[in-house]
Amino acid sequence: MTTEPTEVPQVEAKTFKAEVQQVLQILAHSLYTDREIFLRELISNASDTLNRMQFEMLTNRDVRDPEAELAIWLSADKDARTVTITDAGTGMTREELIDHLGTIAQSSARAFVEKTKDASKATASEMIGQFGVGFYSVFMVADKVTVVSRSYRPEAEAAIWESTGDDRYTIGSAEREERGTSITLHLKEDAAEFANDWRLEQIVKRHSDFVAFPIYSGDRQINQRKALWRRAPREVEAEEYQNLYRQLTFEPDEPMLHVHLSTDVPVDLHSVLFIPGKRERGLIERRIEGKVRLYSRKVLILEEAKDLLPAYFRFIEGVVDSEDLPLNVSRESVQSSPVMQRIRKTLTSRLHRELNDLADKDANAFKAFWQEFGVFIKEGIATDYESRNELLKLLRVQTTRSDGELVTLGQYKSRIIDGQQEIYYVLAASLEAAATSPHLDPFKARGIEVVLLTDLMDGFMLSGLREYEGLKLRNVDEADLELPGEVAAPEPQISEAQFTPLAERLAAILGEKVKTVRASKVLRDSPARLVSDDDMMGREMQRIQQMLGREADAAPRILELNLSHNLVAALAQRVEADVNDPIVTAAAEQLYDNALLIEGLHQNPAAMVPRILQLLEAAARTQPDQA
Ligand SMILES: Nc1ncnc2c1ncn2[C@@H]1O[C@H](COP(=O)(O)OP(=O)(O)OP(=O)(O)O)[C@@H](O)[C@H]1O
Repeated sequence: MTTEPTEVPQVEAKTFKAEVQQVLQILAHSLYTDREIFLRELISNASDTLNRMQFEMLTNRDVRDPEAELAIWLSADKDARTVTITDAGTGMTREELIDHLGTIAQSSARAFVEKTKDASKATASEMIGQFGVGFYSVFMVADKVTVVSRSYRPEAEAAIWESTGDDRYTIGSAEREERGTSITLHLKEDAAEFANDWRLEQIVKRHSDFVAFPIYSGDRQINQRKALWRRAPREVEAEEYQNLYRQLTFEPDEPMLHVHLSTDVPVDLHSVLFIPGKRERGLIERRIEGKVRLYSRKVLILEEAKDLLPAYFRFIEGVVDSEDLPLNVSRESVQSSPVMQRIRKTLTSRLHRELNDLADKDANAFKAFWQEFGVFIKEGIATDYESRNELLKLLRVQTTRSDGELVTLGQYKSRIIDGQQEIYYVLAASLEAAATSPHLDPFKARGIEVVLLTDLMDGFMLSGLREYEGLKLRNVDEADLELPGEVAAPEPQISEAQFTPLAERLAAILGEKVKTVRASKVLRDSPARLVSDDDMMGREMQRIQQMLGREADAAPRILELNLSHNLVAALAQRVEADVNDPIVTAAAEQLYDNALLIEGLHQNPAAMVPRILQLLEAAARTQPDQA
């Protein structure tokens, strides 16, 4: 009987632990999106082992190849359809290969398997980052993997580990002189694209560009290496920030502002954040999670990290890197991780401070910021209770006295009149419309400043902003405002007795649209206004609905008429002469529509045209001397 010659070096077959088998099964057969991240995982492992090697050599020079460059080498062979990644790290002995590549933490494996059961659509990048099954991700793209390694310990022998990703692997002795590890992936047919140097470089640029050790393709280094955000801010040139901004955003323009933060306490946190030059279109409406990349130990964890910043800062771009985050930080666990909370707090308050500094030091630059991103600050005022005071310092508004400039509520407060205890605002369709609002009559007469709010977001902001430094915010259209300061009431042109039939007639014409018609105590220059005695909150939400063009029936309001106004007096005379006078009907409807127009709530202005024509015709018929 002939015996097969024993393989040299001697090879031993082993079976993976059950939990590894399950994970492999899933990786090899279920994950098809984002497969390129296998390279990120291998580079991350290589970078870890290089870190360990570097550390070891601080105290121990009795290692294999003490002069070897601490680096990573990639090579692709198109014809053989292989990719090899080599590092000069600690390497692994035969036993270490068995320990590290033959097992997997049971809890991780179980969680991974559970997760894939109900998340068939989850991307590989989400799944793998999450459960620390890094190395095994090679089986997404390879049907055979060969690991040849030699430990840094001088007496250790080289070893080879090999698996086809089913339930077994082999382990044996190998020929290898240098310290470190080479992992060769024999790619599946449908993963042939990865056997391409250019493709590998592209993946490195995307996921591992800032790994601290050089990554070579041939003899060319393909990663940036020194993460800019880990350098001291004073050492970084303005141009380097711009380059980073361009690399992150693909925007050709310069950012408006960058914030570089690099600390070790209370969390290890290195971050460069950018305020873009312009607001991306549609960003207000889109509920994107955020545009900040999250690195842990210089390895990209999430491209669009959620919860690193409050939602209203979703226009901020940049990078956050922390040694304190575990590499397997996941979308779900990010939010709850205490480190994450601390990072978020540090970043948020730093941004508030930078923006307040900008406002103090460079009014023009802040104005430009406000024009692009003020709307997000308003959203923040509505939604971030904790930061409201900080955000309120950033709030800028126009007022009846600001002459087109932007002022703070602090400036408003410094100009309030004697006895004034509230901040008054008018909600209008535009600044021009606000200026013609009849609600402003009593304020003009008393010299009280009124804040002009014309953004859709303003209504939303008010839902969270009821008070500023002890001053309540009040809508000028409230029915029974008690205003400070005395002014003489204008002389009425008609008596109570003349007014009553007019009021009754207008109430009949407008029907359900109005609650009542009454004489105004405050109007001076305008003939009429609509006031409300409803709950303010409800009205503002309703206003938002209406401005968005949604069906939201306006709650009936009170129509107030100015008895000292020529138009009201003339209408009273017409009612006296003929209760059904068509001019009165048209005028009543037009007065009501005017109020909606000014507030930006009119749903169909074109429908007014026939009525306006009717009124014009009537006016044209009157002789000039009668007018
Ligand atoms: N290139 C390498 N050199 C030395 N040891 C390695 C190398 N690659 C992997 N290892 C060892 O194998 C272990 C398992 O690697 P794997 O990627 O599966 O998980 P991990 O790195 O521990 O976790 P994670 O994937 O979350 O980073 C590592 O902890 C390390 O000890």
